[in-house]
Amino acid sequence: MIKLTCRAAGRVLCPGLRCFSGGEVTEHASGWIQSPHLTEQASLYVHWPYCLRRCSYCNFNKYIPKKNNDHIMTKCLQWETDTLLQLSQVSCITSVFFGGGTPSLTHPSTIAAILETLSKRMSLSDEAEITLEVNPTPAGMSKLDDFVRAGVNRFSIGVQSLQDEDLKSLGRDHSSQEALKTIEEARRLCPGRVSVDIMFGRPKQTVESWEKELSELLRICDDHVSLYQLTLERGTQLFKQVQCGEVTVPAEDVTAEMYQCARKTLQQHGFLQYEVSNFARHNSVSHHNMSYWRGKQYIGVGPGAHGRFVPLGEGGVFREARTQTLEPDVWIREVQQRGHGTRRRIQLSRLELLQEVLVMGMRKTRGISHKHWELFSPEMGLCEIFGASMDVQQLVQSGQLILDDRGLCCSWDGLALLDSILPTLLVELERQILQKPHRDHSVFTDGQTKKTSNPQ
Ligand SMILES: C[S@@+](CC[C@H](N)C(=O)[O-])C[C@H]1O[C@@H](n2cnc3c(N)ncnc32)[C@H](O)[C@@H]1O
Ligand SMILES: C[S@@+](CC[C@H](N)C(=O)[O-])C[C@H]1O[C@@H](n2cnc3c(N)ncnc32)[C@H](O)[C@@H]1O
Ligand code: SF4
Repeated sequence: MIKLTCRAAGRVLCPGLRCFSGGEVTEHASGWIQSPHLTEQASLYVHWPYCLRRCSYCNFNKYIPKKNNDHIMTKCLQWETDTLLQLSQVSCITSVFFGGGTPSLTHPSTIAAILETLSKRMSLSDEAEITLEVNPTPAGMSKLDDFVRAGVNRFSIGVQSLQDEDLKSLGRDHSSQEALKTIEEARRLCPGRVSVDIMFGRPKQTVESWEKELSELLRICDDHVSLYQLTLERGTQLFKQVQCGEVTVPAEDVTAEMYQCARKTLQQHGFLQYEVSNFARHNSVSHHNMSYWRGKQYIGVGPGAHGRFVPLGEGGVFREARTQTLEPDVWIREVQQRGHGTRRRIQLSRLELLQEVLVMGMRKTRGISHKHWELFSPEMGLCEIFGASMDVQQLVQSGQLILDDRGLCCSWDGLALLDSILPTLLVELERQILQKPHRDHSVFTDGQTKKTSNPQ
């Protein structure tokens, strides 16, 4: 069963990450047929696992390299890309995202090589969004034009804060001035396609200082902003500092105010909020992240990457949740031995898939349209599932939820409370789906719906 670990205003991460990682998806599956038109396209995520140092708050899958592994890592990323693309039923990749870790540490030829592997195997349209995450250090900035030559057409810059003191205490290796320069250079190279990540709820931050910082950011940013509420992650240095009282973070009501004030300020500057943490103007939404929130297929390559796609063979109808081996050296060995480092494959049952579509879709301000839901659940519409529930009705009456002829979505106030709304929706979804078994259940035998523990 899904465990809700994402905070609404928080690190709404890219999908798959927190919400559905590890044992949080049940390891049983029941018969479910995937419509062919949902299987032919996918986005591609490529994970570069290395960083120069550890930021105090970060528990992403990243490692400080003991030696230079760039050459072998590049070869293995190419190899795994090729293997997983072949294993899928995909014929077209719609977007690529190079994340990490710090993918801007790579040589631009690594990016070019992976994109070339991809284009040899299948089509990648000229308009496909190709994002690279960039740490705004002078070294990162100096390579931006080479990254563009390698095929990148969107940059996501990890600014995190514009306060030098905060950057230092968070363990970042850049200054606010360097961040501003990197944004300027990225905008020159990819006008309209530069995003910035900034975190709020940081130690010592006040609503007033956050407002000032946001105005400064708005003066220099491009058309996309991701706002993440700082999450205290177990095992990080920041977590320990807060536990022992060495550092304090703002109280929950203060971070809630920061979130609301940022939403209003961004709106006043022409940004449309399109997801809990994401804001865009001039239609510059992130296509890659949108594909996650729309429950589309994605292929995850590299140590610790996640994917969701229907593999070829074995009936070829079940979407799988795949996780690649976390540790880079082990992952490299596995790729060298068998062409990929998939550590876990779990076939998603119909209920599990609908849970993902619900949780991801409700993060969007527009929520889930009837038409979209129908793609995944042709037999049971949103009204049939949620319309008669007293608990859902209560959320509608209190103004947090909207269920109308367009579909299901959160109101402005409801979006900030998404984490408390989702459990009600998930309980109702489970009740309804289990009450009305899918007619395709009978088509499959147990053998076709089992969890696969031996990755291939
Ligand atoms: C995993 S980082 C990778 C990008 C790049 N290495 C960087 O640091 O900018 C992606 C984003 O996750 C967000 N993030 C990482 N740890 C977080 C935390 N503990 N709470 C909230 N957001 C976090 C940051 O905003 C960061 O830009
Ligand atoms: C926090 S999001 C930031 C996106 C950014 N705000 C943007 O709009 O482009 C990116 C991070 O999520 C993680 N991520 C995204 N997709 C992933 C996947 N399929 N598997 C593993 N990690 C993923 C990576 O750590 C990546 O650095
Ligand atoms: S926040 Fe980014 S740079 Fe810092 S340790 Fe995490 S992945 Fe590396």
